[in-house]
Amino acid sequence: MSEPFIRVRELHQRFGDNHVLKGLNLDIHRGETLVLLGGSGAGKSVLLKHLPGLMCPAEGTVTVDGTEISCLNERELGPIRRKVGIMFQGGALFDFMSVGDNVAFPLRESGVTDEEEIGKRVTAALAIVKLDGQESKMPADLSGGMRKRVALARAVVDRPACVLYDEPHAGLDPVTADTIDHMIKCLQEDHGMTNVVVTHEMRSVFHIADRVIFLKDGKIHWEGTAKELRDTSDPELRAFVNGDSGIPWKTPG
Ligand SMILES: Nc1ncnc2c1ncn2[C@@H]1O[C@H](COP(=O)(O)OP(=O)(O)OP(=O)(O)O)[C@@H](O)[C@H]1O
Repeated sequence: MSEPFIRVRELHQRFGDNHVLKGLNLDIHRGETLVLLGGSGAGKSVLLKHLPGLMCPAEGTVTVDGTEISCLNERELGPIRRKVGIMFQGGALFDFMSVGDNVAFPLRESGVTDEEEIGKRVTAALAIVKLDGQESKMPADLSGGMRKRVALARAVVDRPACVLYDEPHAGLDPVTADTIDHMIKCLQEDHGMTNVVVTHEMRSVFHIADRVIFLKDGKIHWEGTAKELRDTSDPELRAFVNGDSGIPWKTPG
């Protein structure tokens, strides 16, 4: 098998006494859609933030496309951030900027100055998320689903090899969430991107995941395909998949 695009080795992260990641190992392969599951506070977002170097490991290494990034400074991380785009939880758009300027932001940050080139790439990114011609709108004028799509356009405008999604379905109605899933799959199948998705939406997991990992106690507790997850006999995973807290329900009426 070819070298993984991202390799995580013996990753530890602590916040005071809170030892969140405890020697986690993970390979992310080129062109796959990997879904990260785990209970609240399991460390999914913390793991995601290590992948483009937004967080520095307490111990261990993260290697992206052959470059060990754990000890790089902000300037050295520039080329890595162009390879790994991130769609933040909640979208994190700049409310004072138009849609076009929000999507163009990573290009300008990475030093692209040719406005014609920026315009073309913003148009292409908005076309991928089916928001053609919306450049001049302001974020406040958009629905929650449209804001998420703008955030996705911003994550892919610099044509990264890999996109990280932190709860892309949070706060969306089921139909809009399904639209986001189609876009995630389109980026993989039509644009060859690697996707890493943190989500609690089990319906989405079964639609998009080539591989699923379940985080627990700071490590990978389980790994398999979406089908293996559906068929698992692991009681904790079954409860997670079925959204079953174990507290019995009274039958209504
Ligand atoms: N910058 C930080 N400073 C201190 N503690 C942090 C920081 N970031 C995360 N934590 C802690 O690390 C733990 C894991 O947080 P994380 O956000 O990764 O959880 P998660 O698995 O994404 O949870 P959820 O599904 O609820 O979003 C939590 O206990 C959180 O309080």
